[in-house]
Amino acid sequence: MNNSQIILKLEKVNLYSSLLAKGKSNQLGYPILQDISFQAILGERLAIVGSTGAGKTSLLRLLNRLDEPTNGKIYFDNLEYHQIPIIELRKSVTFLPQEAKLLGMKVKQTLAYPLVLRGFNKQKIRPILDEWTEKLQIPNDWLEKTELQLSAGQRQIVAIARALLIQPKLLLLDEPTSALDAGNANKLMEILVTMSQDSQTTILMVNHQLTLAKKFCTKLIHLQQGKIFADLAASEVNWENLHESLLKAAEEDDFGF
Ligand SMILES: Nc1ncnc2c1ncn2[C@@H]1O[C@H](COP(=O)(O)OP(=O)(O)OP(=O)(O)O)[C@@H](O)[C@H]1O
Repeated sequence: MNNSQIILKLEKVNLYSSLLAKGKSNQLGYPILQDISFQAILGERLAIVGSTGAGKTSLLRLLNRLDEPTNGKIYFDNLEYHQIPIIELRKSVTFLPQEAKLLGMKVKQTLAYPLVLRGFNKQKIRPILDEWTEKLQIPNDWLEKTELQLSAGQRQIVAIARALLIQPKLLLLDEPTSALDAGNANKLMEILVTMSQDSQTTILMVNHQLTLAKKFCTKLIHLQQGKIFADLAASEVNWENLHESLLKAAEEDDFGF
């Protein structure tokens, strides 16, 4: 594949709230995302930042087709999303939500599950599980546990491992470090950078922690009230100004309380 191949492209995408009410109303509700256009090339790492309610999760949900845009177009690997059977799209695009569930399975089974779905046999699954449990330093004694026996941070590490081990073409991560300590969060950033370089995975990560976003990204998308406020190469970002701008937006969201 050509290194500068565009893997993801959004053209004037809008999302209105009525769409989320499962067609109960034909009227447009309030805008959640407006006029969103950007693209990502193979192996690129995009940090999506913005204050609370800016539309970051809504954007990731559209990219995994959990919601449909009200209008505008999304292309994956040059095909319009609607042309791709959802089952095919899900093989290439993995979404890790903020609070991932381990489906009531033991850790061992939850890690193997996406590989079983892809038709891998036990012999093929074993070395992949060994590789990723080692990379994410998942101890053997977690493997027999269920999610109820894990802490929030441990659960997040397992959910991350499950998303990474299939090495999707496009990986969508919604605040993957929210329950991790600083050491694990930094380690994850290193793993993501290596993974995108080695296997050309394109990664979009929502993260409120700018120090982590800075370590991770090659490109930054700053959302503000559902619109793209900035779309910049990482080298062009003034991280101090960005920090100030996000603080100011958060203060304005306090409604004076
Ligand atoms: N199912 C829904 N129905 C209607 N409105 C929604 C729905 N989900 C989100 N919204 C609205 O869309 C806007 C964007 O929400 P979203 O969760 O995408 O923000 P976010 O940037 O991810 O915020 P946070 O940083 O708090 O996670 C908010 O105003 C929210 O109230």
